[in-house]
Order: sequence, then C-alpha cells, then structure tokens
Amino acid sequence: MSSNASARNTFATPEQLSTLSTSGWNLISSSPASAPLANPPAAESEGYAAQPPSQQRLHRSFEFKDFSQAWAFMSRCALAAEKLNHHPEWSNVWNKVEIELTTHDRDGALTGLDVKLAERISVFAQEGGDRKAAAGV
Ligand SMILES: C[C@H](O)[C@H](O)[C@H]1CNC2=NC(N)=NC(=O)C2=N1
Repeated sequence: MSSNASARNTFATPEQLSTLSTSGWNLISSSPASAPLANPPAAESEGYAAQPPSQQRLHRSFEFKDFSQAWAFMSRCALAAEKLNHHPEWSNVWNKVEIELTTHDRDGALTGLDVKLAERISVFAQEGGDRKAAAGV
C-alpha cells in the first residue's frame, strides 16, 4: 500500500492536530449527521477506529503582499495536492487565501493526508510571505 493510501486510512491523531493548531490551523468539528455514515467505516483490522470521529475540518486563513504572491503560494499548494492526490477546498480574493482540509473519501474525517498536506501548506506560507504567520496570528 502506498504511503498516501495508508495515510488516507489513518485518522489524524490529537497530537498531530495540536501541533497544527500551534502553527495557525483551526480545527472545525461538527457532530455527524444523525443518519448512519454512507460508507460504514472499515473494520478496526484495517486501522480504523471503532467509531469514526465527528465530521472534522482544518481551516486556515492566509494574507500575502498582493495577488501575485498569493497565486504563487496557491500554485505550490496545488502541486503538493496533486502529488498527494489529496485536494484542498479553498478560495482566493486578491491577496487573501482561505483553505479548508478534510478527507472526502472518509466521510469528512481528518486523516494522515490532511496532516501531510497541512504541513506542506504551512511551509509554503512561511516561505511565501504569509503575513498572518509572520504576525503570529
Ligand atoms: C477518487 C478520489 O477523488 C481521489 O482518491 C482523491 C482526490 N482528492 C481528494 N481530496 C480530498 N480532500 N479528499 C479525498 O477523499 C480525495 N480523494
């Protein structure tokens, strides 16, 4: 199993989420819909917890000098997403970028792929001149 495939099959750990929150990522949790999950989670033998975590997302806002710097940042994120086959939900208004991460194939749980992509995005933000990271907000 490729490392990406195995990362998609493991839920993000509280420690990983805590580390991401110190670098500006916000954890958004919503209680799962009352209806049973569309695809019941795989058995524990495949590395799934007995019950999937509630619907979870990672969110972070970015602000750059101008559109050009924002677009350069988004370009690096896009290449990383393609390499991981794991893609953000994002928006851009001039110099601002909003990114949300979750794993659609795991009914909106946060998995190792969300962690991997968030870590890469954090590096690109730091290197790309994100003013929120610089300001420590
Ligand atoms: C077939 C499926 O779309 C692919 O395996 C990938 C594409 N990119 C993806 N991105 C995200 N965020 N979640 C996914 O489950 C996902 N699946």
